[in-house]
Amino acid sequence: MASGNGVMTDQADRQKQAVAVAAAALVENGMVVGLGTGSTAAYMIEVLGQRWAEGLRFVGIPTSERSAEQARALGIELVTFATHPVIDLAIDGADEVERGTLDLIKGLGGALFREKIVAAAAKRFVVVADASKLVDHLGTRTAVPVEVTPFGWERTAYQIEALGATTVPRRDRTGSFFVTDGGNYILDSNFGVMDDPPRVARELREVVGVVESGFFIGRTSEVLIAGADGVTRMVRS
Ligand SMILES: O=C(CO)[C@H](O)[C@H](O)COP(=O)(O)O
Repeated sequence: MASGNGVMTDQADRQKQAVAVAAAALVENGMVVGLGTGSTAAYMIEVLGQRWAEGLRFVGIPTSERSAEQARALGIELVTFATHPVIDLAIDGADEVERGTLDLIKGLGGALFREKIVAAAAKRFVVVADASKLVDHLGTRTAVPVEVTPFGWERTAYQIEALGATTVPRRDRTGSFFVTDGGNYILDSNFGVMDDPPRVARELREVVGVVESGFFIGRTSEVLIAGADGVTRMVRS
């Protein structure tokens, strides 16, 4: 018999799959598509692989080595910003989605820097998430992942703490520092529930040693949220 947690996981997985199908349906022939990272994005890439096998043709720009590997294995053609500096549609997951603004916290999967470059290059940025990610205020469920340079990371952590956070350097399964695709570290920075995330995002940007934060402020075009009643579309006003 499945445990309580197992049931929750199955339900969340079904929701992620439902929203992945809805998002993959937005991709049309000839598009340049940003391919997100994380378990929801992985389902979406899988569906795009099926559509590719059925004859859909587009090019992808991946947000991580992981997503690149998955897409390549499915035969999806990948390109870079060198030839395709503008993305038609980027689809990615999120760790928190703020109901009122559709601002996000991203980066629990460690790909926030590439994800942000891809989102910033996209004419349309669609976020896919299960209902558990919706919050009234950012900081409710998760700390903010902040990508920092390895040199001087302790000083950078000190500066982030001076902004009111507690920081924990992210580790991998072996206990070593987690290293991003860009060769940097991540400080999971807990600011608690925030009244003014844009201000915190701006303050983080000023800290020397910060490469990027997991705040995605004002970037979301729309969110597809999967809940018990199916997929709901929320559009930024
Ligand atoms: O930001 C991310 C990776 O850096 C992911 O999009 C985010 O962590 C959501 O992942 P999942 O779909 O597995 O819940």
